[in-house]
Amino acid sequence: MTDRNLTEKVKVELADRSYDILIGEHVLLGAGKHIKSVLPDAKCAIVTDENVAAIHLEALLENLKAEGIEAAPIILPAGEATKSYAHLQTVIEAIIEMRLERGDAVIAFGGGVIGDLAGFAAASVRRGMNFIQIPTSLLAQVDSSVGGKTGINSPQGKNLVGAFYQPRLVLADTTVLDTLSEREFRAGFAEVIKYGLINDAGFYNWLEQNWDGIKKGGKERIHAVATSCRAKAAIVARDERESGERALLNLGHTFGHALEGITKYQSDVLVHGEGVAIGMVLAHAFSARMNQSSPDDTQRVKTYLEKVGLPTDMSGLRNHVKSANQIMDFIAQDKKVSRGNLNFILTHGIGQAYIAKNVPAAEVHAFLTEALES
Ligand SMILES: NC(=O)c1ccc[n+]([C@@H]2O[C@H](COP(=O)([O-])OP(=O)(O)OC[C@H]3O[C@@H](n4cnc5c(N)ncnc54)[C@H](O)[C@@H]3O)[C@@H](O)[C@H]2O)c1
Ligand SMILES: O=C(O)C(=O)C[C@@H](O)[C@H](O)[C@H](O)COP(=O)(O)O
Ligand SMILES: [Zn+2]
Repeated sequence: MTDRNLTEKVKVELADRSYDILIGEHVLLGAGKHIKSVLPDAKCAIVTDENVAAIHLEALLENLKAEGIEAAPIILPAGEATKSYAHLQTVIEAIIEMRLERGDAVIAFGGGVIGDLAGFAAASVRRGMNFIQIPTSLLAQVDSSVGGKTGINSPQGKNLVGAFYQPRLVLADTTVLDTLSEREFRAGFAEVIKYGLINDAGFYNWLEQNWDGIKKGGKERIHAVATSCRAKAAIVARDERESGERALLNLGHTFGHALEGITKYQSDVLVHGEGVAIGMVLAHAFSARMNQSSPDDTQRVKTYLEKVGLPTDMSGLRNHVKSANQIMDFIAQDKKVSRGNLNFILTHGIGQAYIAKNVPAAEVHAFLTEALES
């Protein structure tokens, strides 16, 4: 079997809402067939952004047409600012105008911005239409297309408005990532590294050895995407709505989301994966400060993220991030906050993340003050 024919299937086990993630080269060429096997009669709205539409939309439309699937696109501006009330309204009204019924489908064809927005629209129109994810960024293939978190940002914080709403199918064509910019590929890779750091030191070691192969494509890339999806699917199957363990997937996000909020979701300043990269280093450093892990592990993570070309501290955000208080204001809106208490994902070392409850705000403030001064 050549690499080209290698397709991995990961199942997200959620009883009657279970679904498959198909991962491999040229999976998109079978999109129509795969969609028909799940939804034989559905018409589709394809939500996408201008970048993805310019490169990949025609091929998808032709593929669906060849299978007799009626489909029309809704094309949005690219970038994090699109995950907004205004664009949610645009998408919802376009779907309604198309007269799509509940049994029809919304396809998210793009990165995580499109996936989160289209998923929330699908959850909302007629109280829930069918939803299919065709992720085109590395980040979306390894993370956002899996697990059913959908939503938009608010000025007060990331993803503060949304719903848990699972897709019926996820199609991840790893060759589509060849057209992704280097910056966005790196940003998505931060979420891949996250899985190693959470609970799989062996995967983290493998990632340290295989960054070049994953960038290049082929079987290393497929392995990285499939391992990430398997890791996420396992956690989601046990804790779909984040009443416990799922919070581990938030490693690096409490700090990262705050930085995204402070920089006002401007993708030219900071994208999600970059915020997560900085956040993961901060989470390791804060764990070491709280005597939970070794500073050597923080250094190891920092060194690897730097090698990949990701930001690892807040020095590039000095025009935006002025004080620890500013960060604390966003942290107070984090969805893990409970009865006003801060809950963080901290670590005992590589692959040993844990949920830390009631972390003293004064400690976090002091840590951030030092981090901003260094
Ligand atoms: N729901 C979840 O579980 C979850 C998980 C992780 C992240 N997210 C969310 O995902 C978002 C980030 O996703 P993202 O990093 O994919 O950002 P994105 O959707 O903005 O995509 C990144 C950029 O790459 C472009 N692009 C995408 N695919 C391309 C391709 N194949 N070729 C060329 N260009 C392409 C897009 O147009 C965009 O400019 C954030 O809003 C984050 O909060 C959600
Ligand atoms: O799926 C999850 O659960 C995650 O936390 C994955 C994260 O990578 C993702 O960025 C998610 O959108 C963050 O969720 P939030 O609940 O903190 O907004
Ligand atoms: Zn994330």
